[in-house]
Amino acid sequence: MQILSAEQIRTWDQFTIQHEPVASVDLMERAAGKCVRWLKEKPWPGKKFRVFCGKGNNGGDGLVIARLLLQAGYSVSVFILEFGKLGSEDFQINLQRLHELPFADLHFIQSSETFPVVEQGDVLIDALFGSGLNKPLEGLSAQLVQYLNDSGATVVSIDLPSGLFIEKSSLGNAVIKANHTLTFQCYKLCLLVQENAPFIGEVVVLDIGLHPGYLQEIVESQLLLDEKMIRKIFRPRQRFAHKGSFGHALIIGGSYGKMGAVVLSTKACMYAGAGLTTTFIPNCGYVVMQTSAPEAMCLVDEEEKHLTNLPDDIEKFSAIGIGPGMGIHAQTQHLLSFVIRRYHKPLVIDADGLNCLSLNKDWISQLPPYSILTPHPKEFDRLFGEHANDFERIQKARQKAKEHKLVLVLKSHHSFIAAPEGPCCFNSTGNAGMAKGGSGDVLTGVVTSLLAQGYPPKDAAMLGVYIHGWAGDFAARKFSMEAMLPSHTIEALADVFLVLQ
Ligand SMILES: NC(=O)C1=CN([C@@H]2O[C@H](COP(=O)(O)OP(=O)(O)OC[C@H]3O[C@@H](n4cnc5c(N)ncnc54)[C@H](O)[C@@H]3O)[C@@H](O)[C@H]2O)[C@@H](O)CC1
Ligand SMILES: [K+]
Repeated sequence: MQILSAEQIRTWDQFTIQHEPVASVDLMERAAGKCVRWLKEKPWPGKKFRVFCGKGNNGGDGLVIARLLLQAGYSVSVFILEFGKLGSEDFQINLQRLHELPFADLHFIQSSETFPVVEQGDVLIDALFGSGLNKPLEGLSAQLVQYLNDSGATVVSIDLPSGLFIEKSSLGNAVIKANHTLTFQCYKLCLLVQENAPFIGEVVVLDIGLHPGYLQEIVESQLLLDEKMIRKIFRPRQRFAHKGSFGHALIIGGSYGKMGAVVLSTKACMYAGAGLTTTFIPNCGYVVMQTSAPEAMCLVDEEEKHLTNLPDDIEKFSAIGIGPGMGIHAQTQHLLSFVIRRYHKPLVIDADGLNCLSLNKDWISQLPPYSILTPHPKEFDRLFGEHANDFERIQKARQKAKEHKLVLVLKSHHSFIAAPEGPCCFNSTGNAGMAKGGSGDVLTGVVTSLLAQGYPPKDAAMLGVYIHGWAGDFAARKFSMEAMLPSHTIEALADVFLVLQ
């Protein structure tokens, strides 16, 4: 699914109006109709709707929703936020239509004294501002947003939580805290970034039938990964394949007290289908590794507790994943620099591998092209400098991916993948049960495995991130988000592949 900018969404509306063709006010009727259908399917205990409208088209949607709910027999009150301007054309038409209904309970809010009493059981429909927001809310609008947020009532935002910018940070601004966001036609950037988690609640994308022809006209720049895209990347195993057909992965990691990380990566690498997996660990991890991952081959460092020296012949491995539990000992940093100089295929670097890299930033430009780096936001900031918000991080990831020819996976609820070429992607799988130590190690193993199997680096990152999250979703269904462990996610890769085949 494409992620469009505010400008593109406006143009798409206009394209639909011209090419379907459909009158703008009828398109509004259709959009609001979809919202009402969704609202009717939910068992709202109080069944009392309070619709808050601005005077643009988002407010127009609110007026249509109010009318349709009234006609369906619900108890509805409408509150229009007055800020001096005349409403948009479609707003005015729908205000008139609402006026024509008997029993329309309509109020205008002109000062904070006229804020209505809101009860906890009420359902608030937030149709104050949508994609037309052009500056942070202030004065009466900001006060109303604060008042509604404090009410404790359930909030359903239409298109976007009011006050939320689509493409830039809204941190520190007055923004509605929605329990549900019914957004039209496609995901928007603001609904994917971690920092907006307190505002957006459950996101439901409603198909309002915008004209598909528009999508053929635009250059894809960012996408939300979905199963259809993943199926195009995934290659089922050939019948006559042998273990040599699926590459030989090397996982480098571990240090005293952090051997579990490299065990998880190694197991994930095998579960994700690598033909052969070898692991390189400090000597103290030998028994642990051979016991917990008997299918993997194990090379050990002469040093007991941390990594120092690699064997010379690392070029023979089809892919190398480096970093899990590895520590940042000076000798281990040296080992990373050896790998960077000696290995010429893309690397997967995570965790302490990234921390070693951030202590030696000049190595970043020497990484083999198309290496895959998988930082979480803190690791990302250590590598590329402090960022004030997620939008800046996403922008920087795009820029650095191009500048250094890297695939950057910025890990988060919706992980973001930036590559030197082609559209960037957000992931759509995964859940809060994966926010546990060890999840990243599993991802490293999965991505290294796919790279070893011959997937191009960007495909390995997209497929890896998607199936890792998907496996996490299977694990959550089986064990609960609370109790699930990264090892369950590894085992649940089996469920993913059974569905994919
Ligand atoms: N035909 C269409 O264009 C459709 C539009 N739709 C709805 O229309 C919305 C976009 O409508 P609009 O472009 O009219 O924009 P909005 O309804 O989001 O808001 C625009 C109005 O608010 C004012 N405004 C913006 N920021 C403000 C601020 N910080 N403080 C005070 N006033 C502010 C603007 O001057 C304008 O009057 C979408 O979010 C969606 O809900 C849907 O009905 C689908 C069809
Ligand atoms: K809204």
